[in-house]
Amino acid sequence: MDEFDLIHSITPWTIHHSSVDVGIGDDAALYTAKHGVQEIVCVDTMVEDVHFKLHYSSPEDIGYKALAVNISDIAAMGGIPKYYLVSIAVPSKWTKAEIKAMYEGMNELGKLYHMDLIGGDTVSISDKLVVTVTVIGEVEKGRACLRSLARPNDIVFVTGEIGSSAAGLSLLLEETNLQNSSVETDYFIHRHKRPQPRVSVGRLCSSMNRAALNDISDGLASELNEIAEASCVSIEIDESMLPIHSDLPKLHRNWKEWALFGGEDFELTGTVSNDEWEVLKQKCETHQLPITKIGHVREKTESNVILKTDNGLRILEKKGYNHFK
Ligand SMILES: Nc1ncnc2c1ncn2[C@@H]1O[C@H](COP(=O)(O)OP(=O)(O)O)[C@@H](O)[C@H]1O
Ligand SMILES: Cc1ncc(C[n+]2csc(CCOP(=O)(O)OP(=O)(O)O)c2C)c(N)n1
Ligand SMILES: [Mg+2]
Ligand SMILES: [Mg+2]
Ligand SMILES: [Mg+2]
Repeated sequence: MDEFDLIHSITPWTIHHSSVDVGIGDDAALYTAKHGVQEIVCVDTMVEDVHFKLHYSSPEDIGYKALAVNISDIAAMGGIPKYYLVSIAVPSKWTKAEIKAMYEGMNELGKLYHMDLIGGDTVSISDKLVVTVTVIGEVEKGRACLRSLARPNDIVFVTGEIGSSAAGLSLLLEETNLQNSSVETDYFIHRHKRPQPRVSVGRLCSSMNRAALNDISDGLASELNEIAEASCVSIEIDESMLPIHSDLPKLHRNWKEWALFGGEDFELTGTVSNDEWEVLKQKCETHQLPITKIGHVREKTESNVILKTDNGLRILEKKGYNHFK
């Protein structure tokens, strides 16, 4: 395979934004930024055997998810994703067709959001595939949904359902043996491989007077701890209010651990004022975007996040996925 030939073959033919002045082909990309707008930039890396395994993820799946997790971080700021750059470190066993298929997976998702691929980097690596995606987006000035914007008495919410991605991963890694054959396992596996970033909910949140947001990559408990820390508040959530798929409890008796600490749901969790909660909920309903109230923000106490259960209160530590633990 020839590096330059590969780059030529993944160069998009069309652009969605006329603001792209120079895309792939020069030393750097150039785009014209607007007044009254804040640029948002984020980068996340996916590594073979850390974030996915080749025996169950197709090149398209890997590409799709590498872009999705970054769009999710833009969504968690309340922004609109616009451009992306892709850096790949590829083992020699990969064919050009497989690499192109990975870009197809990215393109499948990128085109839904009218995103332009504007650059990247290609290197060889001895063993495992590494994919790093940078996404650039924008948000109206002053409207970003920062983690530091939660205030006492706010409502705490989460979009979609949680725990399904961890269930899917457990099925893929064959850690969960299915006892109940009525469960549609493909659904959970799909949730793990093809998370849907919640850009629309992020945009609705950015139109509120004040909203804090975080996307669920490391797990609900971890993300709520980050909001509580950044906002100097405490958060109390109710176990019985957590939105889960009705089949989740059939998969494993420890399904609550998946919901709280599993991660990779790429749903949004956040807070809005009590007054604005009904407005946000209504807007989400109108657009058929699932959102659920799960608790309240409190004045800061010694515990950042508390879970109300049938057996009393439990402190939710910042435990979840951690690369070095
Ligand atoms: N190696 C690094 N160098 C500089 N900044 C980093 C590095 N790793 C993470 N960060 C920054 O730390 C913050 C938290 O990172 P991370 O937990 O990966 O966020 P997220 O879960 O939203 O992807 C982000 O602002 C990110 O940009
Ligand atoms: C083979 C495999 N093992 C374990 C996991 C679980 N896992 C890997 S990374 C991760 C957390 C999210 O990834 P990270 O790189 O921390 O994303 P960020 O928080 O930066 O968005 C989880 C739950 C997985 N997806 N695949
Ligand atoms: Mg990250
Ligand atoms: Mg994030
Ligand atoms: Mg992330």
